[in-house]
Amino acid sequence: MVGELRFDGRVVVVTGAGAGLGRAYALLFGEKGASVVVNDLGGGRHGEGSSTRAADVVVNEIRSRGGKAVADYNSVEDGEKIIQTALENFGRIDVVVNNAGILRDKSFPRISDTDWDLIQRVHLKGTFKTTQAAWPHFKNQNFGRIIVTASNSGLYGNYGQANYSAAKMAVVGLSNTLAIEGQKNNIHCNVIVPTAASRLTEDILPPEFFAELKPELIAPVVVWLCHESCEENGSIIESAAGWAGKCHLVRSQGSLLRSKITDSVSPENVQSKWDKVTDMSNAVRLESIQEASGALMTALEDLKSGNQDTPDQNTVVEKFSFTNRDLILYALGVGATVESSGDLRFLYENDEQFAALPTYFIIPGLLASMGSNLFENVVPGKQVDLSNVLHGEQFLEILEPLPLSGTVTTSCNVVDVLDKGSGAAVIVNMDTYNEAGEKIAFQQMTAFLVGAGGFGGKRNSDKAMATAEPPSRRPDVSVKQKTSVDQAALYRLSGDVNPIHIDPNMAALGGFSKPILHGLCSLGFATRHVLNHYTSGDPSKFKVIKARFAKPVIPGQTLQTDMWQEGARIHFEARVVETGTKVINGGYVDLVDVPSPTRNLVSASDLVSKAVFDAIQVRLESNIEKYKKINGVFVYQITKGGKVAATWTVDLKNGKMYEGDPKGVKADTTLTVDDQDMVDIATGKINPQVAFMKGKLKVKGNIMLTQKLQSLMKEESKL
Ligand SMILES: CCCCCCC[C@@H](O)CC(=O)SCCNC(=O)CCNC(=O)[C@H](O)C(C)(C)COP(=O)(O)OP(=O)(O)OC[C@H]1O[C@@H](n2cnc3c(N)ncnc32)[C@H](O)[C@@H]1OP(=O)(O)O
Repeated sequence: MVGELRFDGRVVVVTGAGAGLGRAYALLFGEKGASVVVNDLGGGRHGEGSSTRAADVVVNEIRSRGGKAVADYNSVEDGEKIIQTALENFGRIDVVVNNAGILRDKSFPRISDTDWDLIQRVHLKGTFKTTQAAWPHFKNQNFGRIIVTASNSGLYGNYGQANYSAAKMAVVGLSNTLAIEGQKNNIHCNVIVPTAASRLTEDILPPEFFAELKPELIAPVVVWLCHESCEENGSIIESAAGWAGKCHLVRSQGSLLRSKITDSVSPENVQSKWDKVTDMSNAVRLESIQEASGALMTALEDLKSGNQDTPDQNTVVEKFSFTNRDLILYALGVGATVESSGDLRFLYENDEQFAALPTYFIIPGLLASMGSNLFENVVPGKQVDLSNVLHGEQFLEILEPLPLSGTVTTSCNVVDVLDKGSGAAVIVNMDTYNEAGEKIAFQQMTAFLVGAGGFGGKRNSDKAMATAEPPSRRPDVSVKQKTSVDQAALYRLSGDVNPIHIDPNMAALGGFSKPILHGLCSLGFATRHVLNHYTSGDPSKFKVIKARFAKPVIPGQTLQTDMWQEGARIHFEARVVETGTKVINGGYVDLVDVPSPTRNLVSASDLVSKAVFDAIQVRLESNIEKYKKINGVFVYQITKGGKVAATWTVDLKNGKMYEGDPKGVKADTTLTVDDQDMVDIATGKINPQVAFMKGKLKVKGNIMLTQKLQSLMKEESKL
């Protein structure tokens, strides 16, 4: 329970405190121990007349509850007199709540000078005068809290209130600067935007709504903002009906209206950029005038140096909406199957761990770029159509948790065009944002425009995300999966309807004997193989993927993903089993929080276990059929000196190895390792995998396994 917020010893001025919000503020401050100056001119809602009654009634109310209060009947235009009342009666001033206000509502053409001036004087000048009179005292005592009252009528405008809206937005500007000037002296200034039932609103709001808008429900927000423990400063806080929220100005990403510093800007340039200027999908909140002008300076610097990341015609921004169903359809398109326990979460929306395959988030950018004229004119004089655009390379980095449905926005920029001789490689960077405007993914796609090379451009780019060669050893793991002859027909339903993947005539135009599989489809297969093997299918462990599409795949061919683990990086390549052709090269997936077995297994028995795991896995998992038949789970014990040193489970089906038995399963294999072997393994003299394979580590166990292992050993000894 938080301690009570008290104001003992503090002196608070509340202007316009004779009724409504002001009265509620004054009563609550009084209840919390503050000495309150209850200011009220006693005028009517339109500022006419004056009486002492309103302020007196509230003062009596505070005193009758045991609080301290005095009345003040001055106009806020004489704010110094109000502050004087505080000083004379209580000897100090700590808090000023500028609440007093009147209305002179008229449609704009009917506002007279008097209506205009009166409203500005009471709201704007009154706030200025009262606050300024308190300021030196705040400064001297190094403490002050100011509340300025604005209105949604100012923030958004309201028919018939032009004079009032203007004054209410003016006090927001006043507060913004007071917050900056006061900060170093612990003087905080915040704006309250109340919607309350009061004299000002009683015939404006519908009666049932009016009844819920009790000033008492807003007073706690104001009182909190004025407490010494409240750090808020320079904020606009809206409150009503027992609710409060913070408002802020935001600015769109905007757009440069010219390409070079030497260009002028025409109204037509502005018109052509208007969608971008006013696109609020990636709007940002700026904290200060320095930030606002800083962004402009950067734009100017980019113009000067010709460093525009986003040459005009090479930028596209697109929204993309999707549902659970789209995620499932995609997963099916990249070979997910209910037969694999790791895949169920990608296929069933009621699965507790239902999730998106991370590579799904490549699609919004792909579709945005394919549906645009992004590639037009990137290579001067070269005609680009879908039959000669091949997917060359792909990089994706996940930055935030991925949504399961909704709308994302992706901006695509051509960042380089390379002359690769046989074709042009167009490098496109893409940022994808969620509905809250957070960047959830960055990706880089390289499109290979066949036949568009030879234009005399550069060959390499420092903007290209590099592929990575796998280690020179044999793959740690290989997984094979046959694609269906209808794989492309299924995958295209996720959005990439490029006809070269289904229409034999279009494929022929591109020089292919048959329609080819989407590059992203093969990449999806490889991604699943990596996730299933190294994270039990947990996509939250996925951080980055990069790969090059080296050769086309024909639907129906069998894909084999070869994998090598190096710490948290999983290198991979893919080949077509039937032809032996490498179709993806230089691939890697970076995982988060995945321990490297080589880094973390330190004891000799761990090393033996790792050796067994690798040996079984490399040999058996490359053939899914085989390990399914033997159920995929091995439990074995390592004995030394006749005693069980460790029990390990190798669960190939789920790609896991762990110490101990799975419940109710007995060890079916025993490895006998003598003490000297243990020492040699621990000190690195013996490579346990080699020792195991060569039969130096003795295996006793069930026949099926030992037969398999024996044949493996035989195979290994031939190498
Ligand atoms: C933003 C939108 C994204 C694109 C939209 C995609 C829409 C989809 O519907 C389309 C698809 O999915 S197409 C299917 C997937 N892709 C493929 O099948 C392409 C397979 N790759 C190939 O056939 C050849 O590598 C090939 C043909 C690409 C190149 O082979 P060659 O012409 O024989 O070139 P080569 O002699 O090997 O090398 C010449 C230079 O090019 C570089 N290079 C090679 N392959 C590349 C590739 N895949 N990506 C990028 N660069 C590549 C080489 O490195 C070499 O350059 P350098 O000498 O400077 O190293």
